[in-house]
Amino acid sequence: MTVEVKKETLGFQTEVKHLLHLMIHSLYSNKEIFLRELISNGSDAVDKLRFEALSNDKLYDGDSDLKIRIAFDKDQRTITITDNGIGMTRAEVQEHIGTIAKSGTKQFFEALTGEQAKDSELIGQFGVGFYSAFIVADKVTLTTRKAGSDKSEGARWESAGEGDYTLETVEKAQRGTEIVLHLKEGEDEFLDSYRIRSVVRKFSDHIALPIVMDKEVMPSYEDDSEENADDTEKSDAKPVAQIEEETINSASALWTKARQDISEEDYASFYKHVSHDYQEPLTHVHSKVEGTNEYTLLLYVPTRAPFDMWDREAKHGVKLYIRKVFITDDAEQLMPRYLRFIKGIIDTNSLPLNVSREILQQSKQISNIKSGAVKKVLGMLESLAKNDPEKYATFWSQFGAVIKEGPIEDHSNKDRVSKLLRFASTHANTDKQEVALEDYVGRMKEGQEKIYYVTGETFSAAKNSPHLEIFRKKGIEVLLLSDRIDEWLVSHLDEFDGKHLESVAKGNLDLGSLADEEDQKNQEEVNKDFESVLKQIKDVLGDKVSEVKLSHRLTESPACLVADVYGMSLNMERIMKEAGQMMGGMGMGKKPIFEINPSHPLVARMKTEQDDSRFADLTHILFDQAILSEGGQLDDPAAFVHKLNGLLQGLLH
Ligand SMILES: Nc1ncnc2c1ncn2[C@@H]1O[C@H](COP(=O)(O)OP(=O)(O)OP(=O)(O)O)[C@@H](O)[C@H]1O
Repeated sequence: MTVEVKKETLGFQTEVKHLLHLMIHSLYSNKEIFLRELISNGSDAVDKLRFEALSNDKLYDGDSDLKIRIAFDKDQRTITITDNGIGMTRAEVQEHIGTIAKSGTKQFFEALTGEQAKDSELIGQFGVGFYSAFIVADKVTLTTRKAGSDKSEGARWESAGEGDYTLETVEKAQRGTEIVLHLKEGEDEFLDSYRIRSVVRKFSDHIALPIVMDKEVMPSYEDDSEENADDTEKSDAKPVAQIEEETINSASALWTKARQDISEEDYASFYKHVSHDYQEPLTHVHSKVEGTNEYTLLLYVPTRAPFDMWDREAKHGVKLYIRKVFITDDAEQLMPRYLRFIKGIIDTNSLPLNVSREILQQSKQISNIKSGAVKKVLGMLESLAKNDPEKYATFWSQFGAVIKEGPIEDHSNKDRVSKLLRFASTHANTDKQEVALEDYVGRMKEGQEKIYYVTGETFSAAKNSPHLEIFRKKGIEVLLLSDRIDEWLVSHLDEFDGKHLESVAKGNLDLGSLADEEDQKNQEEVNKDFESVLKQIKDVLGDKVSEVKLSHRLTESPACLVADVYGMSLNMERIMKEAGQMMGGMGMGKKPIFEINPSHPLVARMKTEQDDSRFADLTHILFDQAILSEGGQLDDPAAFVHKLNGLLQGLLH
């Protein structure tokens, strides 16, 4: 292997330049966070080393006293943050520091508005990481060496945070990473031991790793004078200050303390440390479980959804510790996907420290811990919903669409998750998702046996669906579903509290005892009346539809399309089609049923229409309208416009 010694100058990825610029300008009032970010990175690096060393303790190379050191130099105007963690190779430096390889980056840049206040919030949500050094520094020098590599294989990265950085191979005696911040003009407040200590305490007090600073201590006079009682020469000499290392944080793992000894601030600052989030958490659960499986968990719900929530590659937010030693943050099996936004730690005593990743994957204990942890999280969400509906609404607006994956993914907790769901409905008729299924059931009409819903591509498509007409007329509440996941959700959630969930746009509408007897009698007569019209319409539409029927659900619109009761809803077909899972047209599902409203004047007019071609035009127009009013797209919009205009022109004569 050739070691690249030459110093090279490399350009930042465009996104990095952009991020740096934004950060320097928008985080100015919060500049002390650079310390938290760099300490968090150092602590992660130490965690990684500790884990690797479990199977290869040579990596410690005689130094297992893991810590982060902070020092400052008033003359040079520098702050130095050093860790003896895992370190990086030259290639890793180039990969991690100089590019943003994070998931969610694209979404982040798309979300930026150019408005400072909003963007600074977004930056916080995205996570500022290493680059936050440039909030206070106009030059940053990072020197690092990977644990286990040779002294000659250190790498030095240096940049002024503008367009480029340099990278060279250097000698480095100790493994780990040293970051020197050359402070900008006017940032001298950080060249102060008291200031640094107070920031560290504020942000990083309860991380399990010691953060040390040097302290000057005066030698004690008494000891001196006794020992050197006869030595008159020495007793006159001025005492020389000695340097002692002092740990400036509590360095106790927060989760091991009793709940009553932990303040809300402590919880919040620990959250920011584990999650690398910038905002306060929404809520948390801290619990110690005893028994055959012993573990402690401290889990949080963030206030805002991360940018990578929909990214399959996204990092998992729950870190696994075994007896306070970090093992992995890649333990997919610790939280199900529908709770992937949960951040925090689970620390167990029930597994051996030298457990391998493969064993973890199959471990029964881990799956028991997971199911216990999921119950705790559900409990936390239940009590949030009960005790703080406003916060729960915030939670739902951020994570509701993910929670809706719950009943699909997690059968054993289906009932509990179902109670956490919130929907929009015709009750408030707004797009706010705030109706719990329990609320819906509580408002059900006498004689109502089912929970009705309609799905649509957008909220307004759902809200304005013609299928709702009879329900609005009778004052029956219908859930308005327009999130992508809703179609899958309702296909897995067929009942709640013993009540069947039923689409208002599928199959034969059965209103049960809600239907008026008189209506039913009338319908039979009307049916006879329209028999030949129905047949004629079917002839015109051919195999575009499976059947033409008189509608019981329309009161205002002339016609609508209804999916087969066992088939996919038309909205679902559209979603599948977009996702490329269907070959052309409505190929996969059954053809829809075309329902017409006999009390609509246009439909009534068809009964007397003598001109076959006008009848056909009218039929096609009603059919296309029905597609449009569902939010669908016409195969041949020009033909629709042409036919419609033909009829409209009739009005001119
Ligand atoms: N002190 C360090 N020791 C070893 N590796 C480090 C250190 N600091 C940063 N890194 C590496 O650089 C990467 C990028 O760091 P950065 O702080 O920008 O983002 P991050 O920590 O991954 O994400 P976040 O925004 O959540 O902090 C880290 O993931 C890590 O691999």
